[in-house]
Amino acid sequence: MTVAAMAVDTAEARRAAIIEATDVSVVFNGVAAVDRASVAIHPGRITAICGANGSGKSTLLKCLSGLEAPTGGDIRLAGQALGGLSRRDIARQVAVLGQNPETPAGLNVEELVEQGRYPHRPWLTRLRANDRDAIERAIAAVDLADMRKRQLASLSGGERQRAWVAMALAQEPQILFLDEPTSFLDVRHQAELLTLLRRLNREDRLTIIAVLHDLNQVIEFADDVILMKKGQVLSTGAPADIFTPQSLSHAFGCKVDVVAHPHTGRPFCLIDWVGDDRGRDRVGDDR
Ligand SMILES: Nc1ncnc2c1ncn2[C@@H]1O[C@H](COP(=O)(O)OP(=O)(O)OP(=O)(O)O)[C@@H](O)[C@H]1O
Repeated sequence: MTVAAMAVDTAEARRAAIIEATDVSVVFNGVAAVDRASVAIHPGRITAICGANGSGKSTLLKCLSGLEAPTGGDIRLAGQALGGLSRRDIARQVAVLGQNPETPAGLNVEELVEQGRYPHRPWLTRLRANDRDAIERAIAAVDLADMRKRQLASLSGGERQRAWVAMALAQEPQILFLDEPTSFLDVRHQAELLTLLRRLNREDRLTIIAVLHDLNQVIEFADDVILMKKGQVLSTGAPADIFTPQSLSHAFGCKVDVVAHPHTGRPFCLIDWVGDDRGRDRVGDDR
């Protein structure tokens, strides 16, 4: 590709981005948790943020969603400087489901989901018809209608996670951020949650950005990946392009193989157990 063509592509990519971060840094006590990260989030796509513990994923997610002000760099939401927008303006476009949200005492499912309407309602006013519609759609989307009067504290981890997702959906965001949404869920509930999120993405064009640890989930779930190490963005692109044995071994500091999945043909990551060769012996062993 010529230099001129690359410049056009970059300009087009920037125009298309719903969030564009340029040279974003966050420094805590003199150490960069995020180090000059530049990423573009495209509307209607699912982006996964991956990397080792402490690589800066949550901090980058907080910056992109407006929860954390970066110490340097520029972030634009639909072309507007994120730092110049009020919290309410941001919340009309962006919902965030953080890591292990604290369960508010004494609320039932419906009352939690109602909280999602706050950016759209004047302070201390009653719910209007459009609020009620949004709440009903959100509860139905996560299939919690039967549990709407249940206290949050009485729900299982998976049910409670769905209630949080419903609260985020009641916000009617264009962009949904999730930080490790599948942690604490069993495999079935992980699959159900990711299937729900993908349906919302495909049917409603909800833009999703999620921190995920499971590389094979990322391959199945995400359109794009941001791979991080020590606060820096190592690479961005489609999982099949970004996830190579070299890039993953470098990012995580352990040996990662990428093979073709026997059923889907898509890439499948195999992690070598550190200091243990049983994993390798079993690969391809069909005794
Ligand atoms: N408020 C803070 N004050 C000081 N240091 C912080 C703060 N928040 C994060 N850090 C540090 O910044 C680095 C990146 O943290 P971050 O939580 O973004 O990583 P992560 O990739 O999400 O990690 P994990 O996978 O363990 O959740 C870590 O070294 C962390 O200790």
